[in-house]
Amino acid sequence: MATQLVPAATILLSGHVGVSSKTSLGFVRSSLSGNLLNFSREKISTACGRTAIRPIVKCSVQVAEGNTTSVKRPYTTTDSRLVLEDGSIWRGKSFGATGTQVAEVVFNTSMTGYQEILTDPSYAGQFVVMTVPHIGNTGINSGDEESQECFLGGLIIRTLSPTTSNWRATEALSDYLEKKNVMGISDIDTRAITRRLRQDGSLVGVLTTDSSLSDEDVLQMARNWSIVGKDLISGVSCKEPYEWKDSTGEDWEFSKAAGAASDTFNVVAYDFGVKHNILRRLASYGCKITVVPSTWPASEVLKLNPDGILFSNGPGDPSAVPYAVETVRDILGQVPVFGICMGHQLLGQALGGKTFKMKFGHHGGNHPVRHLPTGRVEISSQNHNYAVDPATLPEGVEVTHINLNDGTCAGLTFPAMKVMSIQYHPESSPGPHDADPAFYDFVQMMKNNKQGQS
Ligand SMILES: NC(=O)CC[C@H](N)C(=O)O
Repeated sequence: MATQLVPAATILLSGHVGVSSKTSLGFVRSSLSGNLLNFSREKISTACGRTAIRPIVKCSVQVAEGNTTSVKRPYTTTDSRLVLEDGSIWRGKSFGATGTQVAEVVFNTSMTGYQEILTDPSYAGQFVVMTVPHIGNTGINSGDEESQECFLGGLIIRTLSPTTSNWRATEALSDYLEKKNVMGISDIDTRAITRRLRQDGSLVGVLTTDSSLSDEDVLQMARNWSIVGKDLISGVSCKEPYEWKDSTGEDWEFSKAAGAASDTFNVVAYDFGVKHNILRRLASYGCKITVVPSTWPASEVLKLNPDGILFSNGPGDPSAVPYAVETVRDILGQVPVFGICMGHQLLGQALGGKTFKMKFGHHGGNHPVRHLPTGRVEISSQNHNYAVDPATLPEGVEVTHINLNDGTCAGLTFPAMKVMSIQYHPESSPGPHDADPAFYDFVQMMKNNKQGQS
């Protein structure tokens, strides 16, 4: 091992700690400890003349004996490209997997929860631009996964945290993405991309680390691809039915679930790309859950004599999966049903309505939704690019919720058919848990239905 001098300014930038009067000049001598980065604190003068305490980063780099540098020559500051279908090219640094990937680019405004986003199967076919500029600092832990895989196309971020600092973390984000074969690109002007997407709408892009591909080749690849009309559900759904038992932990005990759990309800959950916390919340509300693949026939599901059926969230264009709409239609009216996100869009179609593609969709953790019957406003987590057009719904179907940012339909009910659905995510906890009572409402619908039958 040898000691290496590392420019302090570089360390400070990558450590996301601002400018320190002491260490912005000169070099920091790294130790031989083998730890990548160590923090300490010091007094600094801020731009406005005040004094503040900021952490500073000291860097220790392992360098093998006789090998003075591990940096590849010629030096490059970028080794990955994102090419959008509008012809713009964004150069940055690769992390996670390498290769070439095409997907639709969407932006997510959540301040936290990158791991839940990475493992939400509804992002299949999409690159997620995180608008929060610093990603990776809390690492990865096994408790926050929303599914076992990362189905999204890739992750586009401003800055990748060089350190992982969380007591639950077992792994660094870049190692995890490499293992999951998901590409990431950092050092991208995510604000500029977000503004472009807000103005022009979602765009298809290609992410590549392959320097043998010309910009023109990559651009053509982006222009030849579309997410519209593709069945992405079949790529993420389970292959065989299974029982789900796990429930949420004590951090969710504030909710009505504890009281509702006195009865047991048999629920069949259609897996269109189901997020695990949906299943955990249902289990906490006293449901015994059987998860079935997206293609499981309605007749087989009804043979299980369920008290209720869940139609889960899922990726892609809801109008591209007529087989799933058919299944939902075969079930309508027979048992209480609850649709979440893709499930809501499938229910809307099964009831006779149509879905449409939104300009750039809703992806974030603070979308206000109004429950029209009560006027109650929920702060919700959302992830969708399509919506149900209420004007196309038949009489009897009521819009129960609207998104207050743009007035789009965020929930439906059709009491005669025992249907309820919401376009957003009651299982998420982006801070508030305002939408959790939706599970309670589903349980009440099953309870009332059971009592009506007896
Ligand atoms: N989260 C979801 O279920 C998303 C539904 C659908 N893929 C959409 O983008 O609208």
